Amino acid sequence: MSTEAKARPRRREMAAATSGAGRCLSKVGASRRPPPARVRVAVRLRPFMDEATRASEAPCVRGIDSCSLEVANWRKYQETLKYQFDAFYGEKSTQQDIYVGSVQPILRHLLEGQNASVLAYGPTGAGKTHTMLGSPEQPGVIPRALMDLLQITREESAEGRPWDLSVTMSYLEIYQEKVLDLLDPAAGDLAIREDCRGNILIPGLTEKHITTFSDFEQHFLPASKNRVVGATRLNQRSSRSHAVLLVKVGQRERLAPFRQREGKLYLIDLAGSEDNRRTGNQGIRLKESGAINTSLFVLGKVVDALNQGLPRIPYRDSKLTRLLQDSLGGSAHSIIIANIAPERRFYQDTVSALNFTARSKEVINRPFTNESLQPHALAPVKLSQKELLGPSEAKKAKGPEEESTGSPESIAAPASASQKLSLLQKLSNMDPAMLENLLSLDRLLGSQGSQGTPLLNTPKRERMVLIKTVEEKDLEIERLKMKQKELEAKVLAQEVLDPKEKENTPATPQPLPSGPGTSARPLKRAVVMPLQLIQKQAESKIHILKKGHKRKLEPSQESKPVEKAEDCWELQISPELLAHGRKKLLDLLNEGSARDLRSLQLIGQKKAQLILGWRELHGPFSKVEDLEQVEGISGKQVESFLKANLLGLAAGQHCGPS
Ligand SMILES: Nc1ncnc2c1ncn2[C@@H]1O[C@H](COP(=O)(O)OP(=O)(O)OP(=O)(O)O)[C@@H](O)[C@H]1O
Repeated sequence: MSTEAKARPRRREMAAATSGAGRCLSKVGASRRPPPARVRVAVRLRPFMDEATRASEAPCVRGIDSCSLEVANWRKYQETLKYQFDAFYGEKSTQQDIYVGSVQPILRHLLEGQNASVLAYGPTGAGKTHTMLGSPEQPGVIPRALMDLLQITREESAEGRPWDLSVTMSYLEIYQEKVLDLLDPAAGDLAIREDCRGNILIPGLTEKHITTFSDFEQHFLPASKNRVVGATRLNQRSSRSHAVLLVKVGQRERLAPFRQREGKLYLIDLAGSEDNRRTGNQGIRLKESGAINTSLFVLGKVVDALNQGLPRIPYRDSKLTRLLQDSLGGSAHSIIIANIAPERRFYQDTVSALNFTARSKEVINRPFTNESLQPHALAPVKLSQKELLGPSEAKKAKGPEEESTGSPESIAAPASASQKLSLLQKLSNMDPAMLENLLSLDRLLGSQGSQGTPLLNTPKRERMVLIKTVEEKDLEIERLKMKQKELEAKVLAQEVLDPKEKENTPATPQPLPSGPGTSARPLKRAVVMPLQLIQKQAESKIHILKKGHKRKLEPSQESKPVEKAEDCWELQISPELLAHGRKKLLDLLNEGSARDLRSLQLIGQKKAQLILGWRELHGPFSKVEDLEQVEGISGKQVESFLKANLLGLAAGQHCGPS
């Protein structure tokens, strides 16, 4: 069906509404002041922009009903934020739904001589231009409103009707607080004036008479090309200005008393609210962004003041609000369509856009979606009680059955409280990168036979307890190696003394006999062999070498500081293991989601977003060091990042991109 054909029923609907309004108007009389109108707010959630993102992540917003929606609360993942609006349009809503539901009803006020405005608000890339302009296949608010208005004016001013109607259009942009005529770009910055009746005018602004939709297109399409757009990290064709289409509907009464009326309609595609840490704006883009954000901030203050009925409305604080002074608040009818996006990278923008436009908001105590937003993606990792306690405390918390289960760790007795304290003090002086590396080694040992030991993201104190366990394990390994040598020497000596026994000894390790009278030999195999194996595997890849002692002066109760020896450590990792770690890290940086990136050491929400933004704009990183090119990440940070992550990844402690 053609757009023209689709528009026909709408015209009939609107014609009914407007002629009703016309009759109503004659009863009301010109002198009666209509009640002040509140600024209405509708929210439109656009769909995911690509199937891959839709498949890999859950939306961070979901609709509840036709007026409310909820957003995951990433600070408290067991809560959601519920927002209430005049209308909510979900991702499946069509251009027709938005137009008929929220825009068409206010157009009839133009024929009553009142002003109206429709503003598309929202973060950059969330669908404002799509909502206002759309495409030839999916025309937005502007073409639909123009078609209806032109049709109505033709019908209402037909011969024999009491009023003669005419329509004019002007098209301007507010760019860096300058008012520029898009129908006459050479005109320069235009002034905004107010006449004695409080009407806002722009002297010198081009006004074109239009009677048909093709008249409109003839002026509008070339003028749209004059609009300032530019590429940012988040939108290749980002609108850098507020585009304002002004449509005036004039009416002249054909018979006495020959009254005249004029209704103004502003259709505004606002520039996107921008978080410059994410857009990566610099230079001119940053300056543009400053102007955009300032005028949007003032718009927010104006809407708040209007909706709260405050005596002073700060219209004059920006060109945009000054222009809208007679069309926003008072007797004007306004609707803000807040456009939001479902992707997680838009989360902060979505919440700010909703907070900007929200009439009411409440916190609901229930998870957003069980299956979609995994807790660790939304909040710092929540650990089980056992993990939080750390190995020694966890052991205390274990039940009797668990406690009786023997494990290699259970051989190493926990240190006494005073020993523990001194170890902790010693460890707290260690280089953090060294701590990380030791942790990785701990994990490696854990994965190669001993009980897995927690964990990334544990508090520092807990990490220290873990590292203490690693140190204890190292000592235990040393002790057992010595013991093994001793036992082997004893066995050799025994074999020399009793060669017969050698013949009776099985060549391969046998299961432990369960009965009484077990000799020490099978026990030697059961304990020593696995430890040897662990040691061998770890040794082939990673060496932690004690380089010697560093002497350090420490304050003491006596007058003189006491000289203390401190162990110095050096880590040696095989080049293949390092290369493997680097490759894994690079894959994660290039393919990982925000959640994957956040699971890396030293990468939080902000850095993950910066990396994603950079990747989107520049494509994949060719080497890990390219991270330095990401705005907000310094060379030093890249160095620490490498130190903190390489070993863990090389040792296989991190899975690939999800
Ligand atoms: N409801 C929707 N359905 C399908 N595609 C959409 C929808 N909303 C937006 N898009 C698409 O998303 C992309 C970004 O939208 P758009 O340019 O309208 O964003 P914007 O908010 O105007 O951005 P900016 O402020 O940077 O100009 C476009 O490719 C657009 O076609």
